[in-house]
Amino acid sequence: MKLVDLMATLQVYELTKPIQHINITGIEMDSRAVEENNLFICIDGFTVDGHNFAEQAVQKGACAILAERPLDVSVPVMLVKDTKKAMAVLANTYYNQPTQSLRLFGVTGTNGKTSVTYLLESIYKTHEEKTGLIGTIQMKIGDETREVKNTTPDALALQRFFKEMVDEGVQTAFMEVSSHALSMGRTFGCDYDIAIYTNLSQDHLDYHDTMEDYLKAKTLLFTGLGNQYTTGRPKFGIVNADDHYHEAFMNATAQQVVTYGIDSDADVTATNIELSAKGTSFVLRTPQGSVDIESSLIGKFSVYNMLAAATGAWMAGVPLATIQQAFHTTEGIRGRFEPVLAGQEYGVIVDYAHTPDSLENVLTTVKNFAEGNVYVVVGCGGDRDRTKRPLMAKVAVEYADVAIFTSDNPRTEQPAAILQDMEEGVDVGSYKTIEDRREAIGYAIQHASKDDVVLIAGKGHETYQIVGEEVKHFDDVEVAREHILANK
Ligand SMILES: CC(=O)N[C@H]1[C@@H](OP(=O)(O)OP(=O)(O)OC[C@H]2O[C@@H](n3ccc(=O)[nH]c3=O)[C@H](O)[C@@H]2O)O[C@H](CO)[C@@H](O)[C@@H]1O[C@H](C)C(=O)N[C@@H](C)C(=O)N[C@H](CCC(=O)O)C(=O)O
Ligand SMILES: Nc1ncnc2c1ncn2[C@@H]1O[C@H](COP(=O)(O)OP(=O)(O)OP(=O)(O)O)[C@@H](O)[C@H]1O
Ligand SMILES: N[C@H](CCC[C@H](N)C(=O)O)C(=O)O
Ligand SMILES: [Mg+2]
Repeated sequence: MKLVDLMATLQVYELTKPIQHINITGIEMDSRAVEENNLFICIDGFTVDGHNFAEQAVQKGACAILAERPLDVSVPVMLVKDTKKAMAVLANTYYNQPTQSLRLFGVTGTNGKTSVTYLLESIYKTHEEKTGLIGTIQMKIGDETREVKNTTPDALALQRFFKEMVDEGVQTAFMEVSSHALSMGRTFGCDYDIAIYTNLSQDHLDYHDTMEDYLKAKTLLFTGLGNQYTTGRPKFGIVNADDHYHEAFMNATAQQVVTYGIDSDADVTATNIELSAKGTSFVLRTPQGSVDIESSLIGKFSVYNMLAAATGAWMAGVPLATIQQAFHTTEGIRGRFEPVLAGQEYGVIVDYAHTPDSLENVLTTVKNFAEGNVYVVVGCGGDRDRTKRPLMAKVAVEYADVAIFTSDNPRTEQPAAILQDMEEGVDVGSYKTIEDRREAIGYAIQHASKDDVVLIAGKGHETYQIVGEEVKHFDDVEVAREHILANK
């Protein structure tokens, strides 16, 4: 592509050399991945400053540089105020605005994003459409999967993947939109058709200064719906009317917003809800009619997730009967209330609850169905919101009969210091601390007897533990299974 054509979409305030003759073969933000005739974008990151790698990028073949400050290199340097924002614009142009060729669902909220995107995927698969998915566990085109580093990738990776989706014939895509991505501008250029909001509760107060800032970042998804058609398809929002903050999302867009809820007077509701240890049933009521839903998903929070997905799909034109059929056959998602079954007489569940609210939801659900004692094994991530630690500890002690505090991903923090933060939320003697996660899981399993339930929370699908800079293999399901078998 001609660099001048690409740059026509961006306001540049200084250009050191002419660029008319330059054709680029790609855009890169990582000097290590630069190839011949790439445009290199310098990002001043949280860890290092990409401007310091401009020379290395030129050595590897970069033919032009986009930067925030002057650089002494042999190729043209174009200066902009904010390279992160510029990267989103350029990526979108370079990959030919891929999201305009897709029906794109964006899902935001503190909890339930992954769950809702998988439910939407199962609805659209039942509807026989080719689907794409981007989120915490993986990225997908149809059934082909790709590993991810972030819940919402950077703008380059994102638009590149959307372009692949379009090339592969994907019609509808589902994307988790994190508050980090919204506030860092990773998603500028995404042309959403449907924005879904699940809920907001405390998390990420290491990154966002206050809950208000966190809320503001989340509402950007709805602002991003714009106020006109760009795809020729109608755009709309879906919000959880039972959530305290839903009006902020309704007010953030000029588009129509449809509500779902259980306790409020919403457009789409669930009534006659029956929750059991085997699954959930309810009547899904819409202004266009009702259907009976039977699902193997567990807990009231799963009803909310099904309502969010159903409302979005129904508004987008999927028949209620298709939604009913999809929910009937949807299986659980990896690491989300996932049972570990190894022939034992007690229950073991692995779940990704890593916020006070999700831990409370999941423990309430377990408590409702457990005939014996409830054990919880839980820790908190390092280099993340410190203020949620005592709150998670409090929830664990309040709802479980036996609370065992352990390490999650300590990252660069001392595991003992994280545990101390947790312990500050509870009385001495109301919990047990076992720093080593394998031992902590072992302790709970050794002590569990018939009809008890052991909940292993916080890491869900993760198959690693991050200690310092090291990423070690660790899988809660695998470790739990080993202990169950060893204790038989
Ligand atoms: C705090 C944060 O968001 N960091 C993200 C950021 O990393 P960073 O700023 O540290 O990058 P950096 O290492 O300083 O590098 C700066 C620049 O120098 C370049 N570089 C670097 C080294 C080199 O040799 N050459 C070179 O060119 C890098 O490619 C980059 O362009 O940019 C990276 C690339 O896009 C992200 O992967 C990374 O996410 C890290 C892994 C992360 O943990 N992020 C979390 C906080 C996050 O974003 N979480 C949300 C989900 C939250 C939720 O679901 O609840 C998410 O969407 O994932
Ligand atoms: N609607 C919900 N409300 C509250 N808690 C939920 C809800 N859905 C799921 N949970 C709980 O939150 C955990 C994480 O769910 P999920 O992975 O769907 O959320 P997420 O928003 O994608 O999280 P992340 O921010 O890490 O990407 C689940 O394992 C469950 O314990
Ligand atoms: N997307 C969340 C995941 C947290 C998972 C938990 N296991 C942790 O490491 O804190 C985050 O990056 O904050
Ligand atoms: Mg997720």
